[in-house]
Amino acid sequence: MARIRLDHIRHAYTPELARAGNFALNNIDTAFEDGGAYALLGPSGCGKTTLLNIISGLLTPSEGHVYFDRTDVTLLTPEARNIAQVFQFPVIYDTMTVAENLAFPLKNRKVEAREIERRVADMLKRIGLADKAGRKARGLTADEKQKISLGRGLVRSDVNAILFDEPLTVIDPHMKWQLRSELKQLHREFEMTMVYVTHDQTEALTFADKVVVMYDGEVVQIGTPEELFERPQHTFVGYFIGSPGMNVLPCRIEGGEAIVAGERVALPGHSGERRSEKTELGIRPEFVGVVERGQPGAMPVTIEKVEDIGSERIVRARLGGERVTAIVREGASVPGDAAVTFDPNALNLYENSRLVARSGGAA
Ligand SMILES: Nc1ncnc2c1ncn2[C@@H]1O[C@H](COP(=O)(O)OP(=O)(O)OP(=O)(O)O)[C@@H](O)[C@H]1O
Repeated sequence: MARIRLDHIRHAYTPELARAGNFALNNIDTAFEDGGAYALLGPSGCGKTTLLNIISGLLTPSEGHVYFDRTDVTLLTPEARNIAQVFQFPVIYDTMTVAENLAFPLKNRKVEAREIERRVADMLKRIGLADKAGRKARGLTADEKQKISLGRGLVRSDVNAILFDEPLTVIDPHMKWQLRSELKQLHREFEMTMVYVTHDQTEALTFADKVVVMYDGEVVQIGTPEELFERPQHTFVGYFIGSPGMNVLPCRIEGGEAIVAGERVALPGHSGERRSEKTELGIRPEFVGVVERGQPGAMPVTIEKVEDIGSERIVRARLGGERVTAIVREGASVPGDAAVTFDPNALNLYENSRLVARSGGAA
């Protein structure tokens, strides 16, 4: 397995797009450590597939270099990069049996027959197709075919990395969970470098040790699921991770206080003024309290909606012109004349969407 380094990558799909400054990827400068399990997470169109294809060699970037360990692979073909890939839709040989499909990449690498047999038998069990080993792939369901694709990606142990592009899209929801656990298990056992593209937050957070959040052609944060939740470095991360996402409230800063919809919110540990084109205060709904009006520091709101979600309630309110969401315990009362409080230890301050200060510690 290898460490993958992306060195100042930019990519535009055509020279015209490049001239117009329209880059699908903009200055990606990051590394995937050897043996790490990474998820590339972000909304449709943010550049996840483009980045994956640049790692695999299906695309050559307009600018920058790709390294596998110390080797510059930017101009190498996918074959020469020695990686395994699993795509959204099954890529298998219909006329071969399930077992032959799994054995194929090993035979190509001239692995010894007994070793092939052992690995294929192991993989058949892991993907739950042991009872169909001798069946031709043609007659199988889409679900089963995709399991073969996964198996073919995972069966080799000599690859530099395994790349997955939304591989569970065609898998039924129950099986999704099982296969995800299996992937995680395989990663623990063999410590393969895995890069997994998804736009599904749950999938990313359960699969990966580190999540690479992409937005508009850039990597906006790389972190563990906890780091992304507790210290979103970009307003998009706050909004995208967590359900419901972080409240992001336009504000201005005066004398160590944020003025949000005309209300003053003290910013502990923060003094003075800040000036940027766009200043915003971020607070997760978990840290917004809903109280009676008149309490010290409470800001009057209009309640728009209260949703029960099992053990908690989501309160959607309006603070002046701004929408504020709070999560409160099930059974907690929501007063008619309500106000909200912000936990002073859970405030994040953003300038031009980037975190510049947080009350719980350093940005
Ligand atoms: N072949 C292409 N020619 C021109 N533009 C493209 C091409 N492929 C992708 N793009 C553009 O590049 C940007 C990034 O696309 P990409 O497919 O990498 O995003 P993504 O995050 O993988 O999205 P999705 O989750 O929908 O697959 C988008 O604006 C897309 O329209």
